[in-house]
Amino acid sequence: MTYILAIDQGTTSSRAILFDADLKIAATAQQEFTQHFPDSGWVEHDVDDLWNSVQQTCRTVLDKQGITATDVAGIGITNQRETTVVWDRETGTPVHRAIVWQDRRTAAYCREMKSHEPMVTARTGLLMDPYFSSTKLRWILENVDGARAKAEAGKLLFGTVDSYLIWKLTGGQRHVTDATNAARTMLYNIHEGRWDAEICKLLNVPMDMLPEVLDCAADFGTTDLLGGQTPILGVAGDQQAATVGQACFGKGMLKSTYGTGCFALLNTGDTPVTSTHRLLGTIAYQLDGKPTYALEGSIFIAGAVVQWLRDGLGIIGQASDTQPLADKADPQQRLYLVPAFTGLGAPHWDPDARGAIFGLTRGSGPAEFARAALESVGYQTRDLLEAMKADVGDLGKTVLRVDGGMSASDWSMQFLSDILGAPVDRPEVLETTALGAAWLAGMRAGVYPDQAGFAEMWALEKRFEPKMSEDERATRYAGWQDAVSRTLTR
Ligand SMILES: Nc1ncnc2c1ncn2[C@@H]1O[C@H](COP(=O)(O)OP(=O)(O)O)[C@@H](O)[C@H]1O
Ligand SMILES: O=P(O)(O)OC[C@H](O)CO
Repeated sequence: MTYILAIDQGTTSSRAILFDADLKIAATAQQEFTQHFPDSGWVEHDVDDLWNSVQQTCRTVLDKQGITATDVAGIGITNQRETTVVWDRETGTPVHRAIVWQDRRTAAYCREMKSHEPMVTARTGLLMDPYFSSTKLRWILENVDGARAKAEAGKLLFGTVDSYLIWKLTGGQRHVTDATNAARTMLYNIHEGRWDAEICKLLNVPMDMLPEVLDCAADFGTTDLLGGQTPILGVAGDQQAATVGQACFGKGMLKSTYGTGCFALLNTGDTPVTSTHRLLGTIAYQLDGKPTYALEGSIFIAGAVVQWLRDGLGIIGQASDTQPLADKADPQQRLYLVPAFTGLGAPHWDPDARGAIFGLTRGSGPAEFARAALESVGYQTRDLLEAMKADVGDLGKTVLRVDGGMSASDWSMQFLSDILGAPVDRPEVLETTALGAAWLAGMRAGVYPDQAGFAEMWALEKRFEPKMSEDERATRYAGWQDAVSRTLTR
């Protein structure tokens, strides 16, 4: 039997998932690792934790299935995006912990550089925000003793997590990344498909630190991690891998992934769209040298609001308790919970906003809080889709494809459909991120079907249709917009 191994290096855990020749999951292994919060708004990962958890989960999943390297035709890698690693070219030692995408330490620098935003957006599709890799990389060069001098002498390498993992997996043979990860650095010109010399100069980033950029299905080198020589054949950032896994290959197709945060990507075909409504222009995937672009809306808190109900308020024991609780909520109460715990992402981009709850009465209790929490995810998605419509025009009959842990919640997906006034499709396979990475590698290995064949394999598990009246939808959404406007700081 032939297998493809998908490595999903996420924000809170690393997972290894074995897909069989029919693209079905055969075995999985997962390992969480420590989150470091050294200062307010700072988030770091120990780079060794990332590497060790990837090695261990890969070995475990092969053991579980009772197979060896000879059974694995290829490896696909998908990863938390933007998270920044800088390491020594000779020794491979990271010069600092990985600075995670959520980290806000460069907010002041981004404010200082705001006047350059139009140029940066026009070239990278991104905004001058601490979310992206470039200002994190600059921070390391400025703040780690000796780093700047070493970088200028060509002794340091930069990479997003995929790039670092490949460097380790290939024993330091390859310093590469794929176009989707490069597109999240704020150093990559997505129109011209190359690192942007002017932006690198502006941020004082030596260009020979940067990895070579390849297609998502390409030869990324071979690894002896599994005990033989296994080729690495597919790479994509996790939200782009989910877009691929959802087979959103046609212009106008749309997916939204509900994990810790929520990331909606609209396929815009072979033309990059520069958003005028604070969305991001990005690369959805790149095959045969040809990029396919996307508009992206990034929300930082989605499933995390459910974790807050559990860990912060203690009103639920587990995530699935939200559904029966929300069902009990008093329908007369209109609570709005704006989960701006770490500021607001798209389309507001207000790092200083903080969470708030509106509409409390003496009768408000855990049920109303649970309902407001689940609803907040639907409202935020509607904000993204409104911005997308403003950028590209009516989305027509586009159906939103959903995935990620929180999409398991029927209650949330029904409300999402209600507040969008549009159908929402949940596929049979919710592991779409790993599926996307596996397909990229397996297609390259000749084990899996081509794009059209893969798209035909997409299978619907459940369609949610809107049941809410137009009037109620309009009133509720107006209430949400009012609540958000009261949390914004600018
Ligand atoms: N039944 C459920 N109802 C509501 N939220 C859920 C449910 N199951 C999982 N979640 C939420 O989904 C998130 C986990 O999804 P996952 O895709 O594993 O996220 P990540 O990859 O970001 O860690 C958690 O934040 C959890 O609160
Ligand atoms: O690791 P996740 O699933 O929370 O995804 C993180 C995103 O890639 C951040 O842009």
